[in-house]
Amino acid sequence: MGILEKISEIEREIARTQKNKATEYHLGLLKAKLARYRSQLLEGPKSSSAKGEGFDVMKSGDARVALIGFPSVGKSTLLSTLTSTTSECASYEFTTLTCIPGVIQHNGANIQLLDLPGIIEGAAAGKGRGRQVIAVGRTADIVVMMLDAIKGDVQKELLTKELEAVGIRLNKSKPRIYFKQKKGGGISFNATCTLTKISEKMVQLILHEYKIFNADVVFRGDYTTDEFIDVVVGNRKYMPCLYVYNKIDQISIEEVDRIARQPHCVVISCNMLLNLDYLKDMVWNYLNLITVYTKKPGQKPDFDDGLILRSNCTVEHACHSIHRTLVENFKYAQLWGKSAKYNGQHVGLSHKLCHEDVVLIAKK
Ligand SMILES: Nc1nc2c(ncn2[C@@H]2O[C@H](COP(=O)(O)OP(=O)(O)OP(=O)(O)O)[C@@H](O)[C@H]2O)c(=O)[nH]1
Ligand SMILES: [K+]
Ligand SMILES: [Mg+2]
Repeated sequence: MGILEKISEIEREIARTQKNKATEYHLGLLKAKLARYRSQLLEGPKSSSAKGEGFDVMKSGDARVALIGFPSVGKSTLLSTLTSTTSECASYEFTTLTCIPGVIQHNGANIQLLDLPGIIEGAAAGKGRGRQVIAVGRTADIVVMMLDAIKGDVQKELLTKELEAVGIRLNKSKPRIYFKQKKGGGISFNATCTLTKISEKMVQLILHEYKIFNADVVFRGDYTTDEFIDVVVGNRKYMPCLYVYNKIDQISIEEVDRIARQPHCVVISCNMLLNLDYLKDMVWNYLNLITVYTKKPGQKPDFDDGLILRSNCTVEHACHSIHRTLVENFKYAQLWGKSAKYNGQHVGLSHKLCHEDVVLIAKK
């Protein structure tokens, strides 16, 4: 039996197994098996399908956004609208067959937007160009999952499942579970809080399924079996995702309102140019970007050409992005803006910067 068949057999068994106390361990074990086969499938021989022609696009700019969605939801229309690149748009499915990069200019940043072929159910298992699309998706800083507003929420659920199947976790953070394999000593298990979703026995069962008999495990939160499996398997990719519902010109205002209230959702219409500025702002926020302006002594800040940095970055990061040797000659920095206690505050390299701060770097 091939891995794909094994996977679908386990999926069927999970689907028909009732969820209750008696089946808890059986289900946990099935999930661990499923995760193991899936990672085997992904690690399998990197055939021609893993990397496709036209999918190796150079990273450029300050950040990268991947457009992922079913065929004909309007991905290419969005790229052609937000950037100066034209990607063919048409009413038939699979118009786009490769990866088409464009650049969104926003708040002084160059954000690379990748238009990709539509993906379909079964993409994770190799249907269509799914594997290539997902491989490119992994290289992005955020995913924009484009959805057809006319089709309701089904597309979102199906696509999330496809991405989950290849280890991509959307809008989730890495579970705070310490896990370290050892040479001997058995399995030591601890938790810093009460666990309601998993037991020590389940943890052991899962580890045995992975042939791990010696390890330290510490739960620092009330996590589920699936989350523990993620930690054991490793190589999960945790990515921010914006769900963008396009074609709202085709649905009622009540439906638009309902969708817009859901978390991480943005409603747009490419054809009617509705809400596209808000979309760009949301992309900027999800990318965690900030602009920091520089200033020379006795001069006005340079508001035309800001530094594009990540939130939580320090003065040291800012120095690096100005010049690679600047840190060696750094004496102190002077600050204006939100992160300064008072205007013109003197700070060191470890000071954390905020969006729209102005910084003057004094050299030795
Ligand atoms: N009503 C409406 N139609 C739209 C909108 N945006 C795009 N479309 C139409 O949707 C169809 C598909 O658009 P594309 O941009 O080719 O979609 P795609 O997601 O790139 O499709 P594939 O490359 O085939 O996966 C075209 O006929 C567009 O004109 C919109 O905001 N409203
Ligand atoms: K299309
Ligand atoms: Mg397209």
